[in-house]
Amino acid sequence: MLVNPTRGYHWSDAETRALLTIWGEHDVQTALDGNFRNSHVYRDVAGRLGDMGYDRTPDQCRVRVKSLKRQYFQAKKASKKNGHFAKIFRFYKDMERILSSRSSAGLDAHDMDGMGAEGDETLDGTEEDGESVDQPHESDVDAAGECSNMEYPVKIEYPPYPIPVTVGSCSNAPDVPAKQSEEQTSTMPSSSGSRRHKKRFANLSLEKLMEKFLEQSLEAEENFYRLEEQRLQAEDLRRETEHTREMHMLQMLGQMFAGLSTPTVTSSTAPQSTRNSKTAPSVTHARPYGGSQSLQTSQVDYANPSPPAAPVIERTYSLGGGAHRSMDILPLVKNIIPPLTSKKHKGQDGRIGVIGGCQEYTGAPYFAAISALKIGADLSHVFCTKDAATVIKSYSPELIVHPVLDRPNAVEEIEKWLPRLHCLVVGPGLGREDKLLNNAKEVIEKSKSRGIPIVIDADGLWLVSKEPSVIQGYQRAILTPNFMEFTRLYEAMHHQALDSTDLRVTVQQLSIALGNVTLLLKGEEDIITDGNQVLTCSQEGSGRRCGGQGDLLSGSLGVFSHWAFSSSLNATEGMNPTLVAAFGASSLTRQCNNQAFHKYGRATTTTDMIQEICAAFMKLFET
Ligand SMILES: NC(=O)C1=CN([C@@H]2O[C@H](COP(=O)(O)OP(=O)(O)OC[C@H]3O[C@@H](n4cnc5c(N)ncnc54)[C@H](O)[C@@H]3O)[C@@H](O)[C@H]2O)[C@@H](O)CC1
Ligand SMILES: Nc1ncnc2c1ncn2[C@@H]1O[C@H](COP(=O)(O)OP(=O)(O)OP(=O)(O)O)[C@@H](O)[C@H]1O
Repeated sequence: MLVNPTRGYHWSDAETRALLTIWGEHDVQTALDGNFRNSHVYRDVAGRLGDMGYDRTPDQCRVRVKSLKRQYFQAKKASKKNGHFAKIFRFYKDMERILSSRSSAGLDAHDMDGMGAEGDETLDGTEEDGESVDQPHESDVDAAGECSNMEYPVKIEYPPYPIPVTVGSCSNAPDVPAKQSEEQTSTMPSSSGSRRHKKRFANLSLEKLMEKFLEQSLEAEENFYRLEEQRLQAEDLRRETEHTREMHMLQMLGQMFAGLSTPTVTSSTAPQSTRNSKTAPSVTHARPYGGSQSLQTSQVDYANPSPPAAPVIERTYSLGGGAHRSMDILPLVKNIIPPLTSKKHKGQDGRIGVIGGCQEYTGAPYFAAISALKIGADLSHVFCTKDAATVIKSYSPELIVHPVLDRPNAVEEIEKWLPRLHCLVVGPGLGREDKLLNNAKEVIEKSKSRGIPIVIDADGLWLVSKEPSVIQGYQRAILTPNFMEFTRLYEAMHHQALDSTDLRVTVQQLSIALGNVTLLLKGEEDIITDGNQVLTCSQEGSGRRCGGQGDLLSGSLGVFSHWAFSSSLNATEGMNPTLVAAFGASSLTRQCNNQAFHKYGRATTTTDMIQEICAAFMKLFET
């Protein structure tokens, strides 16, 4: 169940306990120890928290753990003085258990020694150097006062002078009247002054003091998390801006190269201009690349398809033929493939959901979901109708099958799983019943609001051709039409018959009309575009076209998409992750087809191709 659908700065006790349970696990502690960079570990922690229904970013987890460690050490230090402070930090025992077993395991003996190895956050806040047990400085213990969440009023040895309180910072202290506090902030108390203040404190009841102290502690902690949240948001914005800037640079570079070589679009636009004189093509206008594209789609005249507004930066990659520029992009696909290490837990390399499977079609969702697993996803879910579920389960015990798609509360049922999914594949074997299409549509909307990458295939494309707005402008979507599906989509968007003279151009036009959604048109050569760049994949396949090959493609694309979106900009060398993912899935599917055909010839089926996934994957990406 989704306990915390919004990411607020406030952590509930239950959420904090869940975090501590995960963070305290041996594999997490081992992974944190000795790792200079730990962002991947906190990604994992956030993922596991997601599995428990709590939606938190890795950064939020890291900051929370850091704060808990600080509070723990403050409480521990104070308890040495009066023996009671352990009681005022609610999570003391949990922390004590984790940190003591950590030090007894010798994981961080050096950290326990002192502050020298303290793992402070770096300036950009995204990484923390090798995790340490953050023991606070002496002064922190007294002044920072982060021992929040006091449960019991206990006797506290206050310093002989009031501690200044700064609202909005992380520091806390027993409450004193504001004016008095101001006075004291500037000067250290003289001995006579301290006597006077002692007397004043003596007049206040201990409970009252404790109450005030608690209130201020909580307020300061909330302020701290509010500020931290703002910092993280600013950081996200900075990264996005940086990404857009890099994309613009690439676009400019592309234009420079296009100016040097013959633009591929020019030749293809000629027949179009004779067909429709109103839309005489021009390939000279620059078009910015990136997130703002979706805003521009409202200006697109779908009835009169305009030519691509930017010159096509075409990169043709073919392993089979003589062109070896494929070597340019295969490394990018290799870059996004996560390494298999013993530090990982189940789920990290991909939790994929397939929406599809009805009475008629049980094979398609099975092919998609099992392909996702065999490519390297850890968990593969199928959300199908009740009568399809038993059949699909009987094909494979490895799939997690939910018989919910035709329930009245189908959307609610599927939405519960969305926080745990890395990518959604919508359409294989979905059928065209209105009720099911409507449910799929609502699930797409929910997934979009969560930023989940979505692959749309088969009947999912039927839905898009009826209601393009369902996916328009969502640039984490990839549509994988075959020729028929492409024609339907094109005609729905442009309200005129498809001219297939130059498919590269028409695919690009459709992508632009859809708000730069990435398209992968399957065929003799697969054409992949996000409206800005066009890739073609002509990896050698075979002449065998049995049903289900497209499902292998969409299932594997689900996994590649997750990997591509979780990779750094460096890994994809600034290329749109959807393009890298689509190229990976396309080459793999064709390679499977080729290998299976060598063994079975005309008798090749999709099941034979799925058997080839392991060898094809190794051949393409692991050599
Ligand atoms: N074993 C299974 O359960 C399978 C189920 N499938 C499902 O079947 C449903 C309908 O899929 P369809 O693909 O039949 O969709 P459509 O009902 O839209 O049919 C498309 C038609 O176009 C034809 N076609 C394909 N490429 C063409 C080309 N280049 N030129 C001319 N004609 C072309 C095909 O022969 C097919 O008859 C989907 O839900 C799909 O997922 C398919 O995935 C195949 C396997
Ligand atoms: N003429 C061709 N030559 C080589 N490979 C092809 C050819 N046509 C399609 N393919 C490859 O076959 C795979 C599936 O494409 P296909 O057109 O069969 O999809 P589909 O019709 O949607 O499949 P499905 O039967 O699953 O619905 C793609 O990877 C594509 O690259």
